Order: sequence, then structure tokens, then C-alpha cells
Amino acid sequence: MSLLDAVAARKSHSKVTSDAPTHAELLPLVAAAASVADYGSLRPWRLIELRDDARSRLGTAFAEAVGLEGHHAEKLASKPLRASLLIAVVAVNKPSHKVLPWEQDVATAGVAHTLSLLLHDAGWGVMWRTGPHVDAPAVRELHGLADNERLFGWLYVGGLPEKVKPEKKSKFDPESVLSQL
Ligand SMILES: Cc1cc2nc3c(=O)[nH]c(=O)nc-3n(C[C@H](O)[C@H](O)[C@H](O)COP(=O)(O)O)c2cc1C
Repeated sequence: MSLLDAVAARKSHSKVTSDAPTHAELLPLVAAAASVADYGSLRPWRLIELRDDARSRLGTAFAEAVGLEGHHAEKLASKPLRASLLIAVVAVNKPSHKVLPWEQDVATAGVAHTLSLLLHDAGWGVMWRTGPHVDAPAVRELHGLADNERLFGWLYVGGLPEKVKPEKKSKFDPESVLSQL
């Protein structure tokens, strides 16, 4: 499959099986994703794998963030269990006289998009999720974020279900976004 076809075929998978790539399988994909354009080569990002109990702890942090208890808390706390592997995307704002914070954030987003594409291409189901509690203190604390760090959400990663819903994406007209000066 050409790169063009692989990129065009990417779609998110909200429902995935409990399979997940191993740490060793992730490494070459992360290494390739690190090739995104990065002004000043600051590498203003890092990634954190959440597996097993770490996902439950994230769910507890979600519930703590909104002060929920009982059934509602359980429902919210189960959200991170939708995939066996969550990859937290962390933007790390590095001190720089020439590279603005937003320019660093763009590199971080690029890494997350590229990694999700590579995972998709490797046959995994991926969905990037943030949700309303991504900046909550309990969630930040769980990930051990420093003051110069911000969570850009999680790539939920799992196996592709046998029956994947047929593509419903509407046709996109590139002329609508590509103009000329
Ligand atoms: C930074 C970011 C955060 C997102 N957060 C959520 C989210 O919390 N919940 C959600 O349903 N979709 C979220 N999405 C959108 C999905 O990842 C996905 O792109 C969307 O469902 C459209 O599906 P598609 O990627 O197949 O076009 C987010 C996307 C990005 C880039």
C-alpha cells in the first residue's frame, strides 16, 4: 500500500479488542514518529504507556476530578478500560528563545497523529481521546506531570474487531481548503 493510500485509509476505531502492541512493538513506531518536523529539535513531548491497573487508576482519577460517587463514578471510571493500552501524549514545554510554546505543541500533535497512523498501518485500532478531565489535577498527578507539561490526551489502542463498521466518511473536497494567493 502506498503512503498516500495508507494515510487516506486511516480511521479511528472506538471499539477495539483486548489485544495490544507490546512495549517492544511500540518502540520502532515511536522512533519513526519522532521524525516529525521539530523546530530546534527540542523533542517537546513524551509518551506514557498505561496498561492493566494503570487504566483503572486513571478511571479513579476521572471520577475524583468530578467528585462523583456510586454508579456514575463507576461508569466514568470504566472509560479508560475501553482499550488494553492507552498511550498518554504529553507536551513538554521546553525553554527556548526562538521556539514558541505553540510551535512546540504542534510538534507534539504531529507525533501523536503520526504514531496513530503508524499503529493503524500496523493493523491496530486507534482512537485519540481527551475528554473533559484531561487537565484535572488528579489526572495530572497520576501521570506525574511537571508544571511545564500538559496532557494532550490518550491514544486508545487495541485489536481490530472482526466486524468493523463500513466506512461512512463523507467525500472531502480538497478544493474547499486549498486556495492560492
Ligand atoms: C486532540 C484530539 C482529541 C480528541 N478527543 C476525543 C474525545 O475525547 N472523544 C471523542 O469521541 N473523540 C475525540 N477525538 C476525535 C476522534 O479521535 C476521531 O478523530 C473522531 O471520532 C473522528 O473519527 P475519524 O478519526 O475516523 O475521522 C479527538 C481527536 C483529537 C485530535
